[in-house]
Amino acid sequence: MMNTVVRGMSESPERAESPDRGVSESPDRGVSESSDKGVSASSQGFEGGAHLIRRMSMDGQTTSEGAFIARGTQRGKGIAVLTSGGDAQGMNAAVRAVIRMSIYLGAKAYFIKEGYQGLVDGGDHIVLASWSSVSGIIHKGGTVIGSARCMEFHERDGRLRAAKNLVKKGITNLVCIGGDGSLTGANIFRAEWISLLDELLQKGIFLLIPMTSCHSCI
Ligand SMILES: Nc1ncnc2c1ncn2[C@@H]1O[C@H](COP(=O)(O)OP(=O)(O)O)[C@@H](O)[C@H]1O
Ligand SMILES: O=P(O)(O)OC[C@H]1O[C@](O)(COP(=O)(O)O)[C@@H](O)[C@@H]1O
Repeated sequence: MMNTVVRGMSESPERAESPDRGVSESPDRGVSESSDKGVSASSQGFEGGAHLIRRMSMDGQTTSEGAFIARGTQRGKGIAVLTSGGDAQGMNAAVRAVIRMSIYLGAKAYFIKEGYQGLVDGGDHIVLASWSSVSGIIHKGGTVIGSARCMEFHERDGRLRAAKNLVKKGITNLVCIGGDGSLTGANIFRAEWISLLDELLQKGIFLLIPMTSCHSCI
C-alpha cells in the first residue's frame, strides 16, 4: 500500500495564490539516473511548514487548500525524493511528480537512491535530477530510484549521518515514498531534525557563520 504525504520541511514556503495553472516553463534535459528496484510515499518538513500540494474538493469547489501554486515560488530550496521499503505500483509516477513539481517551483530536485540507505550513505546515492531524468518511467513497475530496508536509519546515529548528507547538499525538503514503516521513520526524522542539526553543530561537523561575517551572503 502506498502512502503519500507532502509537507515542506524548512521555513514556510510562500503561499502564492496564482491563476497560473500550467507548467509552461521549458524543462531542462539531463541525464537519467535509474535502477531497477521497487517502492511506496511521504514527505516531511524538517522544521514544519506549509503544505506544498493543494487539492480541489470532490464537487470542484476550491477548498482552503485549493489554491494553485505559482511557478518559481520555492527558489533556493532543495527537494529530494526517496522510495523506501516494499515497492508498490505508482511509485514511479509519484517520483516523477515530485521531481517535475520541484523544478516547476524553482527548487533543485534530487533523487536519493536505495531509500534511507542511500540517504545514510550519501555520496553518489544523492543525485541532482532534471526534467528528463523522469521521462518514460510512469508505465514501469517498481521504482527507478531503488528501494531498500535500512537498519541504520532505525538508530539516531544513522539519522545523524542522513541529516549531515542533506545539509551538505543544501536539501531543505524530503519526500519519502513508502509504507507505514517508511513513514514512521520519516516522522521520527522530522521530529528530531532540530536536535540533529544541534548535534552536528556541537560536533563541529558544520559551523554556524553569522550573516555579517559571511561576505558571499551579503
Ligand atoms: N521506527 C522506525 N524508525 C526509523 N526508521 C524506520 C522505522 N520503521 C521503518 N523505518 C525505516 O523504513 C524502512 C522501511 O520500513 P518497512 O517497514 O520495512 O517498509 P514499509 O515502508 O514498506 O512499511 C526501514 O528499513 C527503516 O529504514
Ligand atoms: O515520459 P514523460 O516525459 O514523463 O511523459 C509521459 C507522458 O507523455 C505522453 O506520452 C504524452 O503526453 P501528452 O499527450 O500530454 O503530450 C503521455 O501519454 C504520458 O503520460
